Amino acid sequence: MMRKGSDRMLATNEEMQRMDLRAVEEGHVSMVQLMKQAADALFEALCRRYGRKCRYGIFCGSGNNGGDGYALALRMKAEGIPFVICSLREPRSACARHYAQLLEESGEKVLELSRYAQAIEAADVLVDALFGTGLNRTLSGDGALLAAALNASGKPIVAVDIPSGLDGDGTLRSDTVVRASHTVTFECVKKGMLPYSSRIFCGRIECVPIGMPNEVKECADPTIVLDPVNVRPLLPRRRAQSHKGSYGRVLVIGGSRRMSGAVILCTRALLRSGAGLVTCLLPEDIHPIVASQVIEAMYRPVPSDANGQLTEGCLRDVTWTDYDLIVAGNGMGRGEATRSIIRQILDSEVPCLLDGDAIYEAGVHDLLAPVCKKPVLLTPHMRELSYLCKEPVDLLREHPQHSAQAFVWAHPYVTLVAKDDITWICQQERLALSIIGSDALAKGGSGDVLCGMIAGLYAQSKDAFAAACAGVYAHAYAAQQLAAHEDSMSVLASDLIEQLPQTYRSLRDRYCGRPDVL
Ligand SMILES: NC(=O)C1=CN([C@@H]2O[C@H](COP(=O)(O)OP(=O)(O)OC[C@H]3O[C@@H](n4cnc5c(N)ncnc54)[C@H](O)[C@@H]3O)[C@@H](O)[C@H]2O)[C@@H](O)CC1
Ligand SMILES: [K+]
Repeated sequence: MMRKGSDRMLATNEEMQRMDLRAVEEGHVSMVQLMKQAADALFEALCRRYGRKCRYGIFCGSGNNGGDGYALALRMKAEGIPFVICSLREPRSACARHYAQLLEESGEKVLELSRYAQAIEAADVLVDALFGTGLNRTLSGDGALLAAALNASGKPIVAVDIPSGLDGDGTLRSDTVVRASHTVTFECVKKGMLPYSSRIFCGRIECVPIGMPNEVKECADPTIVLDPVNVRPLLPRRRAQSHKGSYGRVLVIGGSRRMSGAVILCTRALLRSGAGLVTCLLPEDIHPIVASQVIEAMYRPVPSDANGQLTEGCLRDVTWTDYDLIVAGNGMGRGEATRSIIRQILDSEVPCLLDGDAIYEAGVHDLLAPVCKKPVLLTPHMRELSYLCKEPVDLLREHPQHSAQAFVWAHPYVTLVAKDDITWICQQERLALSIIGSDALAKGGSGDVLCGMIAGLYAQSKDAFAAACAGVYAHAYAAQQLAAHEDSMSVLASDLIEQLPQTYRSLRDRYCGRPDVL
């Protein structure tokens, strides 16, 4: 199956080159114009992230990646943004020569390689436009020397299209690779960036459209790369003629004396994500704490064991048909009672979402049968995925999508969300990827918020894949919105929940062809 059209996609070097060629040959756009569009998109991304006041150091190779650097310098000059530019060697490609010449005609001096140290010293942010998808051998000589000098500077590095030394297909691996803090990649995410051992060189990956005509966009990889445009239709619609029963009745089963916050975060995110009616079944000793924090939910406090955890018999009085979705695992604690509770939930006919300790028990004790009549959503991080797939975390992290896909083929009723700095959403025939994770999310509690968000969206749409994709994307989008205004280190899981009204609003209504933060 080929992916075509307007979505962001995963592409190989060859596919990118073919798109370029077709765009030009079929008369949609000239190569010079496409490079200008790429440089403009890069310019916008840099201004969003680093502003217009810092001094940029642009380092250009001889091919079209270098050409992007010269075209960027021209735009910066026109906008009055300070920069210094240095070339690895004379531009060789026609487009790179074109923009290098325009820059020279504008009176700008391009520093020769021998003055690279001066250029690095003079800049606040370094732009790596040395090699892109045309890299066809490992970095050596001057290229490797300059890459190492950029790395040694300790300054933020923005890689243009792909960090120099990485290969878009993931087959070549240079000894020296530019270690970027941020990679602005054009039109499609390059497949070679995704394995963990590669993306540590990319930093934050941002994929920007550069106006490649849809007619020529074609990739073999079926993965949907989530973006504001394809996520928007996945958000549930609210109807004028509706009531709380129209948007799903959800039962949250979780919490323990040690972890009362998890169930608070999950339940608040659930309500903020549109669920109509939410009931929490939780140990009675944490009931007052949780109820004081979430006044909109209903409660079923039940006796707990000596550790303040739920007991095996806690579901005795539950009438399953009262609910459209069961959410379980947040702050529940592990052990035999949890295992029995998860078994009972899986045996019921109600769709369920398992998170945290529920995934641990389901994975380690093989509670998920090959066949099941209802949808089950699982939201494991890499360690939890290793309990499900029985593979070591290090191995999984490199290509989690392969193991996640094998798991859903063996469990066709499962929608699996494999969480890391990039997150894969898998169903048997569908695969989506979110590349917009944020380090603001690397904090206890953010997974409980995600779980609540996906549950809230599912309660309304009853579409597990749509809910998982929209939830994952909106969660990271909220983090990015927060991190755009404050230090990402300080973002709390509960801040994400407060951000959700604005996040859903910008994803649903305000997006008019240009994202506000990405
Ligand atoms: N849609 C697209 O794909 C677009 C691509 N553009 C840019 O064009 C780039 C690809 O440009 P090119 O194909 O010219 O390739 P590059 O600019 O990546 O480099 C190619 C040049 O470097 C040489 N080279 C390759 N590996 C080397 C090594 N290890 N040591 C020394 N020299 C080496 C090649 O012989 C060639 O001369 C993309 O990454 C992107 O930045 C944009 O300008 C426009 C749109
Ligand atoms: K580069």
